[in-house]
Amino acid sequence: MVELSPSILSCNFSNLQKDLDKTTGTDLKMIHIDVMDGIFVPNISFGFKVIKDIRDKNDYFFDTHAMIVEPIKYIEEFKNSGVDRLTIHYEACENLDQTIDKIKDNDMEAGLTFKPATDINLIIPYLEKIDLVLVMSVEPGFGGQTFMEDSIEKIKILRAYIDENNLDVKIQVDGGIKTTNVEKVIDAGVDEIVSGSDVFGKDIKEQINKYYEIFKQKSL
Ligand SMILES: O=C(CO)[C@H](O)[C@H](O)COP(=O)(O)O
Ligand SMILES: [Fe+2]
Repeated sequence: MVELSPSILSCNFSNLQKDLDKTTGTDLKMIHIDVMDGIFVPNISFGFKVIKDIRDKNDYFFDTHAMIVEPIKYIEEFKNSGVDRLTIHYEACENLDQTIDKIKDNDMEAGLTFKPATDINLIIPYLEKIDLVLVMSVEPGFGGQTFMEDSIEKIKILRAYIDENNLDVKIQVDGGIKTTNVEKVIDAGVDEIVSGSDVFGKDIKEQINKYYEIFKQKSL
């Protein structure tokens, strides 16, 4: 079944744990943690201290999306903060193979993502060595943007390649997903859905339950 990874970027940071507490009693298994450095993307979110502090209070799988230049420099810190999977940007790494290897050496799952304008054919060769490929369906940097329709085709290409080659790689989509458009990305073949403003910007528990209702219907 498809899983939801709600982005805490849309939480109220003055009440972060209060927002996370509202997810209890749902089917949720992971949360999406967007780290931005103000250089790779034109926005700054939060860093290791925040991740560490919520790690102490939440058992969720920490699905972390690093929108930072040269994440290789910070891999140990992500690990020490309690990150379970580190997804890095193709465009942000001078040596991508080395960066992926270092994530795995630090006992985290490795995810790879790419900006909407990046040619998907540049990503395909790395599918053999990663655990997750993330299709960005908005320009990275901000929550609350509109879903880019051409992401559907990218998901379909990745789904076909992964299935044809029997690869053990999950497909995630991030940006502009709502309960009203989630079905089409599921139909295209995603395994995980990131949603920020449509979860933490609304009635949190109700929205998570709505997503899981849709996922269950789709898996019948
Ligand atoms: O990576 C991101 C932005 O760069 C966020 O994960 C994403 O935008 C989620 O927010 P929303 O669902 O509101 O689009
Ligand atoms: Fe993200």
